[in-house]
Amino acid sequence: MSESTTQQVMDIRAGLSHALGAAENALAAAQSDYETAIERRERVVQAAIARRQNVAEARDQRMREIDEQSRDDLAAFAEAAARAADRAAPGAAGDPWDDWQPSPLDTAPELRVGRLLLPHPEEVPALVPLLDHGHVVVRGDRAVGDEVVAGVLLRALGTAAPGSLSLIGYDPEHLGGGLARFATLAPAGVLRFAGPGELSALLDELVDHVRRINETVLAGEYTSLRELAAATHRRPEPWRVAVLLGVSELNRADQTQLQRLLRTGAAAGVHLLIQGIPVQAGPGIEFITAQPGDNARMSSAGALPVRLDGGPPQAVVAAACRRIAEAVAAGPAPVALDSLLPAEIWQESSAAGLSAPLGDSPQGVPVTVTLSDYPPHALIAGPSGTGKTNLIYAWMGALAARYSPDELAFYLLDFKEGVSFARFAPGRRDPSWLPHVQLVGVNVNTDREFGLALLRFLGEELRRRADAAKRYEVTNLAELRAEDPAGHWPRIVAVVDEFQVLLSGRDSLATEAVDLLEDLARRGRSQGIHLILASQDVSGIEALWGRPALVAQFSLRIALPRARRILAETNTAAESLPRYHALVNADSGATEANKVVRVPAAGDRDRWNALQHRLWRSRPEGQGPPRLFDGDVIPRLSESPDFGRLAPVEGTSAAPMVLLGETIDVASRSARTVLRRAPGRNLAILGTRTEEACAILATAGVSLAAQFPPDGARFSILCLDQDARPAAEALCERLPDCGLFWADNADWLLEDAASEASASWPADRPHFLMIYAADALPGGKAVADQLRTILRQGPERRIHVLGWWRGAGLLRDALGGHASRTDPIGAWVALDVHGSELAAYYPGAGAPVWYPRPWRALHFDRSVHRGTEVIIPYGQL
Ligand SMILES: Nc1ncnc2c1ncn2[C@@H]1O[C@H](COP(=O)(O)OP(=O)(O)OP(=O)(O)O)[C@@H](O)[C@H]1O
Repeated sequence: MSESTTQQVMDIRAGLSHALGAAENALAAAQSDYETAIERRERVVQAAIARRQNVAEARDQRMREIDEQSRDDLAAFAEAAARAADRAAPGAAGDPWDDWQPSPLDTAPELRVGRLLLPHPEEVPALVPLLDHGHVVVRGDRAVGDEVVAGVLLRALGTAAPGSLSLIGYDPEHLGGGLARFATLAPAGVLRFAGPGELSALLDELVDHVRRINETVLAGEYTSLRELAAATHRRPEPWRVAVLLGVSELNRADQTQLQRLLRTGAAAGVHLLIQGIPVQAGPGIEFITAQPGDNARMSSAGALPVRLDGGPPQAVVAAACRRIAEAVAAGPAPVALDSLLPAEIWQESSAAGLSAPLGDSPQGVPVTVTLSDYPPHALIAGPSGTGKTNLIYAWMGALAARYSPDELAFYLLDFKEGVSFARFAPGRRDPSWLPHVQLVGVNVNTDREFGLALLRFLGEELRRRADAAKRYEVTNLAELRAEDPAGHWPRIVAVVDEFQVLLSGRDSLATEAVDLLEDLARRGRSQGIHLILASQDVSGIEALWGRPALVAQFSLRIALPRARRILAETNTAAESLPRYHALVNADSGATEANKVVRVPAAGDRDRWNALQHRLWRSRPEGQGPPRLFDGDVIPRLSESPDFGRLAPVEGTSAAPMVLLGETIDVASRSARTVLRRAPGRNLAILGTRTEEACAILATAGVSLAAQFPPDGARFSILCLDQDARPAAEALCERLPDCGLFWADNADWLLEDAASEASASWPADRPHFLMIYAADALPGGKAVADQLRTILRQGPERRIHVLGWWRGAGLLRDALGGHASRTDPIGAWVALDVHGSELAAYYPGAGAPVWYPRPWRALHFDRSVHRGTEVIIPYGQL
């Protein structure tokens, strides 16, 4: 083979070998790729399987979570719904019947009718809103529906305050039988029935009522009574629930009226509870489809089934209705005094008058009462127990909170027994007082003189104001205050409860009182002096009726329930006033001016005290307590300001003053008699009452002693009555330089004193001869003559007799008998001695008017008095 062939073969071989090698390599690579691919596929398959498993697990997990979540959500929802339902229907709105009783609530709740059947065991009540929301229509099974109606009614009644809901039943099929279990409400006026033919009239009446509420109560200011109640915390009108049972078809007119009520009633507090009348769905109407078991439905629950509660047991209905009827018959719950108070105290000026609310009108609007130039004065009347005192308290509270003591001053007098005005003065338990009050007179029923004193005082004040007005050339208080801004010119309000006591009797006291009243009423109006006269008694008002000029000034009339003769004759509105209401009339009782007002309770001590303490803490600096005159309290000498001012005077010139008792006066004054060195300056106490005579002598002795240094005066006490002995001894103990004598040594004393009295010069110090039971003087004519000498001549020589004779005639005997002169007795105090017996000791024609009464005495001092004065002996010294 040629080299070239070989070469070629070798090349081919090499080529083949190379190709083979390459092919093998390719095969190996392909093989490897194949294996890799197989492996990858295997992995992918595995991964796919694993993934599918994971997804399935995740899905299962998620499904489980969703299941749990929805179970939790449902539970939470059911719980929340149950809680919300409990809140929406608390107490009597939702309580089960076996434990049910009325529990009035402040706002109208929803009412339970059954339970919602949720796929959850939580008990979720099914509620319907009625009062302040809408209407309820019950359809479906009649018997089950009857129980629903009864349940809704009872829950509505039990959650409303007694009297704030009234029911009207229309039940033509059963003639009220459907509502028979509520029948006990009828006598109290809570439930009334409309007869079978009266549906149209009933619907008309309700529509009319809605219109009236819209016009006069809501008056464009509120859109509903609910809104008004929320804003004012007052509900001026009761809810009216009309229960319309078992009617089939209505005529067109009725249908229209019904539609009106369904649309507009709820805002005006008129609600319908209907069973048996077809009603179209509309806003605010809840439909209950009554079915036994679990098949009932409610429109607000959608497709959710409802299990309705059974109706309330008869015993529960009866007990609740009885309680509500009793509460309604007992009258409305009192309104609190706070409702009359302003947000901030003492912001008003009284320059033009005094205005304050007295309570709310039936429409819930405050009724303001004004005292000013017109009307200037008020008459209040109401039989006992109708709330006259309470009304005065409420009025005073409303005024006192608005006007500061610089703007308003009260003078209060109560002629009734009791202490109704005492709360305004400091007492043992409560040291506060009403800062506006200047004077409180209580238990003055027998002390008419105190009323007269008040009128005299006010008369003086009237003169003072009139003089000031003249000086400033003004005509009324508003102008005076403008001209004299720095002056103190509060308006004065004088309240006299049971004022007729003051005017009763045909004596000079009554005459003077009426004259003063007339003057005050006529001229007080422009000088800011206002009178409020109150009486429970027709005769009280009649006492004024004879004085038309006087009555005409009292143009503000306030009548309490059943008050008579205070309004115009044809005005009988007070006859039908409910309890705790008053009729205010600022036009002398003319019917057109009637305003009915519901008066808050101001009698409650705690509430009153809260106000009084607030005002008291704010009182102007230096404002002292009012003068309290209590006719039942025996005054004490140690508390007498006049006694407190007595001090020893050196020297011989001052004339000593004898205090005798407290005068019945606006200021707390002591009655006094001055024992000057002049004829007749002796004092006689006349009457048989030992205790009072001793009390007066003790007051006299102690007050005299207070004016002398220890040896500045001589006291001799002669006691001729065993019963007076302890008092005489006690007095002697208290007097410096005191000699005590009895019947057996009376002659010594009198002989000695008579010779002193006959001396040519007055003694250098006074000698006070105090004789207890001077009519029992032993010793016959000689001693009697001595006493006469002392009485006649002693005072000029500074010997003064302060003697107690147990009768006016006995004193006359001591003076020398019937025809003797009485001028040695310059001053006297009469106890149980009739006025007629005192004529001899009383200058001028006639005798003083005096009807003795316990622990009161009549004082007369001819050197200073025009007339007598009644005094109250001091008890303890
Ligand atoms: N507006 C009221 N609200 C609540 N309770 C009242 C109201 N008015 C009066 N009362 C209560 O009625 C009772 C009688 O009232 P008050 O004493 O004011 O009558 P009165 O007419 O002054 O009777 P009297 O003349 O016999 O004293 C009191 O217990 C009082 O608390």
